[in-house]
Amino acid sequence: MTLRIAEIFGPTIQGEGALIGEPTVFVRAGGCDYRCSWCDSLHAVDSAYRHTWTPMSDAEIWDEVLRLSGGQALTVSLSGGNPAIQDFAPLIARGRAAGYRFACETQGSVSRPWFGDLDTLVLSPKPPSSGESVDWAAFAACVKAGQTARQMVMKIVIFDEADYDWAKDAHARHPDLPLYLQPGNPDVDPESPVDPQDLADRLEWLTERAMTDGWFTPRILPQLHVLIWGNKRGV
Ligand SMILES: C[S@@+](CC[C@H](N)C(=O)[O-])C[C@H]1O[C@@H](n2cnc3c(N)ncnc32)[C@H](O)[C@@H]1O
Ligand SMILES: Nc1nc2[nH]cc(C(=O)O)c2c(=O)[nH]1
Ligand code: SF4
Ligand SMILES: [Mg+2]
Repeated sequence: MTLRIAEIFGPTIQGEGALIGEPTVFVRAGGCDYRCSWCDSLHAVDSAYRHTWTPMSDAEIWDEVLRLSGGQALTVSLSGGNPAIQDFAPLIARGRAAGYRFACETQGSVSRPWFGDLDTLVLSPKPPSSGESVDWAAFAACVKAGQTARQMVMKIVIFDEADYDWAKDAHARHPDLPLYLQPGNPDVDPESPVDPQDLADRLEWLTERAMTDGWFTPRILPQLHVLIWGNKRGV
């Protein structure tokens, strides 16, 4: 059995959400059941890039994680694309037996039994600006599957007022999930630089929006890796 892998990179720091700053090796799976208008990882989503994805066995992925981490147990983040459309159970079992921790980023459209074996499950339902719409029954199945994960959180990207209002509704549906908000990056072309002032302005807007609203539940964070490296891949 092989998995479609777009890239494996690191160690770097986790740039987003609950594990921000954590030394991490990323395993980015190829293929996604969504097409978010602002996706920053199209090279792992669009089938035009399919020829760049490598079929890899669990053992081959694991060897690469070992090589990149120098054999030091750290956190492996499964991202994509949507990693949940493939079976990562054997890789997680292998890595955990060696003392590594596993996180997974997924939109919550497809649930997997292995969600329960993770250290951190990040569910990132998509707001209106994405152009996608959430199947809340499928999302609830993901929450159920993740019940035995050590930690499970919700992370929502916010571009505008409609996304902000939507995030409140999403939180009300799953109030027990710790909530993280991050401003959207509108500029995702890997060839073009990001505008740091624009990103700062978006973070300021989101922070002030929540504070003046008296909504003190979410943690609000930038994409740290974008501030450091812009849209560069493999960091
Ligand atoms: C590329 S996705 C891959 C995992 C999964 N498909 C998902 O969306 O959760 C990883 C994270 O990046 C976020 N993301 C994608 N494009 C973004 C953008 N333009 N600005 C801010 N966050 C973005 C997603 O919302 C998700 O939380
Ligand atoms: N440093 C770093 N942090 C990240 N957090 C989430 C990422 C992702 O694309 O899933 C990501 C990424 O690609 N790089
Ligand atoms: S669900 Fe994630 S990987 Fe898929 S298109 Fe949306 S942001 Fe990109
Ligand atoms: Mg990313």
